[in-house]
Amino acid sequence: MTGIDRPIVLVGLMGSGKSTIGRRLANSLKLRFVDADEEIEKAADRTISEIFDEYGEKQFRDGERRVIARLIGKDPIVLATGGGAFVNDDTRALIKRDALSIWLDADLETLVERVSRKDTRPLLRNKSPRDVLTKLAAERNPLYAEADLRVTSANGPHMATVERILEALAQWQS
Ligand SMILES: Nc1ncnc2c1ncn2[C@@H]1O[C@H](COP(=O)(O)OP(=O)(O)OP(=O)(O)O)[C@@H](O)[C@H]1O
Ligand SMILES: O=C(O)C1=C[C@@H](O)[C@@H](O)[C@H](O)C1
Ligand SMILES: [Mg+2]
Repeated sequence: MTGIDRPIVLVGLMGSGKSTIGRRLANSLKLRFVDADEEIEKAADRTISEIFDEYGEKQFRDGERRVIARLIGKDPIVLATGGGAFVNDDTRALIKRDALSIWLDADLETLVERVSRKDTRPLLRNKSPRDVLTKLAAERNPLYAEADLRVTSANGPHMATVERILEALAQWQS
């Protein structure tokens, strides 16, 4: 596929697949892949958990906004955001203006199962992932719904989700 003239930005809840699907999507489109969470970790020389512990969530969100602003508006890339990025009004406005946004959506059971594989997410630490994700889905889904495209990130081969995204992109371009 050709003709993508702006960054493709993946948004959605923790575990929806922004990082893993994003990397494969970038490969398929021959675009550079960037993960905003990783960029924030590099810039701060700390893990996301350490940033939350040392500086708090508000500082993390400020850093996230700056990193995403720096990455958007350059070459077309595939950008995986952190789950909360599109919730920030400024970041969402920027993404909506300068990028093509895709909401990767998955049902609650799927998300709960996926996030249980790693315990690196500060918002889930010492909490019930099901309760946190239920609350976040209620708060955030109306905002994720403002993305240009919505694609279901169902379990199965990752490439099946990538294919669905490619189809959605082709339709959007036509
Ligand atoms: N569409 C999919 N099909 C199968 N497995 C998936 C799919 N999407 C994600 N996964 C798996 O779910 C887990 C979480 O995915 P990933 O880390 O990409 O989520 P994320 O949206 O980047 O989360 P976070 O917001 O916390 O960074 C990984 O183990 C990944 O392999
Ligand atoms: O959903 C969220 O608010 C978060 C998701 C992760 O990608 C990280 O950005 C961080 O753990 C916060
Ligand atoms: Mg991720």
